[in-house]
Amino acid sequence: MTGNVWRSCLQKLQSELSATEFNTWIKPLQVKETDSEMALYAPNPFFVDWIRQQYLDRINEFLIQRDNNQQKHISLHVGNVAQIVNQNSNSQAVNNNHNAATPSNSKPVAQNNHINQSSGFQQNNLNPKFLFSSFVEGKSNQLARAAAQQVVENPGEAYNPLFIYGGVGLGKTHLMHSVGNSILDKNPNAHIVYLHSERFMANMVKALQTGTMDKFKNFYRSVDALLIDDIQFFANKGRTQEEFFHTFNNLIEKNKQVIITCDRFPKEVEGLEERLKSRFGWGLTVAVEPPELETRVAILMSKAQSSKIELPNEVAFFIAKRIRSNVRELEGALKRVIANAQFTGRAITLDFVKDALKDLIAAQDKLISIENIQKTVASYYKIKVSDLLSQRRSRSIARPRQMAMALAKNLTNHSLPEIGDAFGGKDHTTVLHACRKIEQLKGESIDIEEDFSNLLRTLSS
Ligand SMILES: Nc1ncnc2c1ncn2[C@@H]1O[C@H](COP(=O)(O)OP(=O)(O)OP(=O)(O)O)[C@@H](O)[C@H]1O
Repeated sequence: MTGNVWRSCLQKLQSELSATEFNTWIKPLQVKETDSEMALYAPNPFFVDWIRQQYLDRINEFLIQRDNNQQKHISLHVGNVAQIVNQNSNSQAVNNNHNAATPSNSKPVAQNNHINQSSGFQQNNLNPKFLFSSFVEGKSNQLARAAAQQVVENPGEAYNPLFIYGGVGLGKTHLMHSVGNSILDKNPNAHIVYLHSERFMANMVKALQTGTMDKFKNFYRSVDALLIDDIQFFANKGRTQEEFFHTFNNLIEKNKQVIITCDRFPKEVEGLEERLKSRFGWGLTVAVEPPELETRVAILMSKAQSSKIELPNEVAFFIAKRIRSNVRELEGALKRVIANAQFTGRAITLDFVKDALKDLIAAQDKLISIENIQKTVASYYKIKVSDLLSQRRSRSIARPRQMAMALAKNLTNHSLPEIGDAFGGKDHTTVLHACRKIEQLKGESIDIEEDFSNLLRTLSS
């Protein structure tokens, strides 16, 4: 019977929790189940505490109901099942009086040596502008930001590794640097290394060529925090993955913080070894999504303010409504407006901005047309575009059609009747129903939420 009870418990939790909550906290749990006991393994002490506080009662209740009061004993542990089998001492039973908020070791403040000059592997420094204070929070990045802040509180212990994924230009690098900068603020002696994954590879190749692999290994294994960007570039680079695997293990074993960014969920990166994918899941994996309108406006306002530019509300809304793909594009649009205004000496009015951004807006509109959405959705669900436009009502067609309609409403400026027309002459109430249905399903089903995010990412990139 091993595993059955947990499986039905999972179903119950999935039906009760939001997809994000379920994916973040429940899915990563590993379980060892016997007739009398259910041992849950979480990646770190914070996770254990969180599960204990937020979900343990619910899981207990479920077991009581399910087993007619023949309750299994639940225990919570840090680690993963395979590891625990070998290293029993690592585990922490739930009754242990463990204080999760262990402060990080404070080291004497000395010279800031986060660039190791003597190693020969001098890295890109942290960008001092990428700070938590300049990062605008919204629904789309809330979880990632909260996790990043937790890492600052307890580097190497809170979430290790912290894996941040999402489409281009959505703030992953900004968040990663914010962590590095904040750790350095608290402990200027910390040895933090930020680098792009391609740089890691280039450094390794150079070390191989010059016979300095020992130096290379020592350098990366001696850091307090390794921040490595865009790990998708490791795909199909076997030797680099091998080297990174050992560096990663070495750092995690020593409770040194690792932060990784990637343009997609680790399991979706083709050409990345399974052992790396599985290790990435030991810590916390969080997504950054494209920001919603309000956040885009707030980002524009914040960037304008830091450039000491007054941006009228209607202008900020106009830009945010038209540039939806990512924050980098949004920033680019604002920079263009500011440069044009300074160059021509004109005030930043709505008409001025419409003119200054006309090419950019035309390019965006062309990029995300209803037709493009239909093609992308049809290919994602492996159906034909003509199915989407048809009157067929079977679930395998109707659901993708609703998804495509909802995306068209989200990503284009077309009205409901225009969208209805583009789907083979459907009524605008059908489009409205589709948008509401997808919104509702996103909260109820992980699959729909993932489909929506994947499609959004594909269409926005
Ligand atoms: N929430 C935010 N608040 C303020 N600025 C943001 C936010 N998100 C992104 N930015 C800004 O947008 C730009 C792009 O962000 P960043 O480089 O972190 O994206 P990324 O997700 O790492 O993209 P890529 O995958 O291309 O590396 C940066 O200038 C960053 O400061």
